[in-house]
Amino acid sequence: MNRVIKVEKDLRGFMKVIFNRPEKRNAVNYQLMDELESILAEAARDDEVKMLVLTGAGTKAFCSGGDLSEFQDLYTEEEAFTMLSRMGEILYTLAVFPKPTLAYINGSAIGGGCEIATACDFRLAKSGVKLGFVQGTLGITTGWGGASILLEKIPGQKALKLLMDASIHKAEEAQGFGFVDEIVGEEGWEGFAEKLLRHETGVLAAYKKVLVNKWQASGLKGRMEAEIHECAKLWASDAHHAAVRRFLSMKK
Ligand SMILES: CC[C@H](C(=O)O)C(=O)SCCNC(=O)CCNC(=O)[C@H](O)C(C)(C)COP(=O)(O)OP(=O)(O)OC[C@H]1O[C@@H](n2cnc3c(N)ncnc32)[C@H](O)[C@@H]1OP(=O)(O)O
Repeated sequence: MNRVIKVEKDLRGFMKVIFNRPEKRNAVNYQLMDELESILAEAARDDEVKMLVLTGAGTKAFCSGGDLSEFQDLYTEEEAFTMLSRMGEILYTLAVFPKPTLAYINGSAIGGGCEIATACDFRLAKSGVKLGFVQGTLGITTGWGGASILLEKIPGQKALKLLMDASIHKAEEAQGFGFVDEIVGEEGWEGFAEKLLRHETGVLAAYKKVLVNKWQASGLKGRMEAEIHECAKLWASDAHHAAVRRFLSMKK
């Protein structure tokens, strides 16, 4: 089976993790979850990797969130929770990854795609790309724990606005919310990365540990699990199933 994530190790110390389903705007399916989980485990153990850079294949999308065609068959709260909690575990692993992580948002980051970007330590975006926690338009909420992480990273008022209005913003606007750290060109993220990569892994890892310790003390994982349960309840609603049907019928 073809892999859906490409991995590129660079001698400068970063590992690029490239979601490689451009024909589906790099949507997350079960295979991508499995591959991302094992990549994170291997990269954490690899002393040659000082930083992860997550990005999308192609020029159109970083990640368009959950694969609506693959997940449309999930109907009940229990069925939804099984998938949502699986990706929620992986999102937490990404958030607490023991070395710096950077999302280079090369294209649209929609729904769970924004949750994945949120779980990274830094978010650099190409000018004009579209970002949006659109889950509300589908009758659900963030399903992988991304709202709990977002509330750790930007002011609560800004986070609630992004989540509750569920609209799509350009990268420049998202920067105003504090969600995007820098607007960069094609490889502009490398300059940002190189400022960190010049330091020892031990320094970078020690600072990340300070942040992870804070999240462990404040029960971030438990808050993500509660968030996922809320999404699973909404997943079973008629409003959600109708919204997914509308999306999939538009594409026929
Ligand atoms: C599972 C829950 C999860 C969470 O919140 O935790 C979620 O993420 S819910 C899902 C949220 N995501 C969406 O609603 C995004 C839906 N997609 C779009 O809005 C657009 O496709 C966009 C903005 C990402 C890109 O628009 P663009 O015009 O560039 O492309 P197309 O819309 O023409 O799409 C091309 C092609 O990709 C397929 N596609 C795109 N997104 C998804 C997706 N999330 N799941 C499955 N398939 C997706 C789309 O159907 C087209 O396929 P084609 O066969 O060519 O018709």
